[in-house]
Amino acid sequence: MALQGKCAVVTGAALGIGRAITEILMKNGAKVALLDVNQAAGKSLVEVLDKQYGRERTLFLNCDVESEEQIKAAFQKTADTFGGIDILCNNAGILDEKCWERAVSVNLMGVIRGTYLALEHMSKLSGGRGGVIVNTASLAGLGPLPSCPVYTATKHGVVGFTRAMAAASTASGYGIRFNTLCPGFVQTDLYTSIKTNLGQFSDLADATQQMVEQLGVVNMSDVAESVLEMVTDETKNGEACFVSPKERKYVDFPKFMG
Ligand SMILES: NC(=O)C1=CN([C@@H]2O[C@H](COP(=O)(O)OP(=O)(O)OC[C@H]3O[C@@H](n4cnc5c(N)ncnc54)[C@H](O)[C@@H]3O)[C@@H](O)[C@H]2O)C=CC1
Ligand SMILES: CCCCCC(=O)/C=C/C=C\C/C=C\C/C=C\CCCC(=O)O
Repeated sequence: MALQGKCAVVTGAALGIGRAITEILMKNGAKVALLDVNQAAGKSLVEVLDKQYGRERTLFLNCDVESEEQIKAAFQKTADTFGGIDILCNNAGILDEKCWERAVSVNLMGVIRGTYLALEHMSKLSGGRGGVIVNTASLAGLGPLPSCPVYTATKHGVVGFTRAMAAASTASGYGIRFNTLCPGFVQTDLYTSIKTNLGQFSDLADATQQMVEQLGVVNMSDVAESVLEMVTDETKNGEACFVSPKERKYVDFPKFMG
């Protein structure tokens, strides 16, 4: 899929991984609606992008992925402004083992809310053009992070949900590909605030730091390139892309049928 003129939505776009996804999509020709709860950071990123690419290719929308109403309004505004939606990156996420219900609501339910509402604009069954949805999980979607059981559960949920949606899309003809991004540790605000968000698992902070030392820290550019590949490569559907400091590879899941 060539990105020139394509219309994308990125959640949690103002900072960190979402910002890097936004930048690489724009660099390759897409128009991007940036959805985030951090208005100051979102607007200041849009100013930077507008100087580089022109005002007509970006849109900042204050949107909390915990709110179905806000996501619905943001998708409608994007479609009205850009003329449809071809790409969705459900990326917004938090680490909070204390208020863990909120982590489930943002990380897992936010992805589900975003995906279901996007189908109304993207699915060929509802008059959309089809396209691609990339959901941000984590290496914690593929294996356990002992200091963060709920974070781990949400990310395993994102991987499973995305794979099931890919299969549903193929079976029913949505015309949408679904893939998951699974990076290891990346230097962002979420990463630097790990220690303060572990709740009852705070005693495992040192063990988590040892994991960081063992696994290393992933380059943001490798994370962004992985998303670009999953968006543009039409053969990628139902994939989970694992990104580590040493390699980038698609997960070989066990097969239970045929
Ligand atoms: N930093 C890391 O080591 C890794 C992060 N991830 C995942 O990547 C995604 C992005 O994380 P980072 O960039 O690291 O975090 P970050 O904290 O740097 O950025 C997250 C962005 O999402 C926004 N956001 C938070 N809650 C929101 C909500 N309810 N609605 C809309 N926007 C919201 C924030 O305002 C912020 O702009 C998350 O899903 C995270 O779980 C995955 C693997 C590794
Ligand atoms: C502490 C919270 C960090 C949150 C950011 C994030 O998602 C980072 C995760 C990075 C890696 C750790 C996750 C899970 C570990 C799973 C498997 C380890 C693989 C070890 C092995 O099999 O060799």
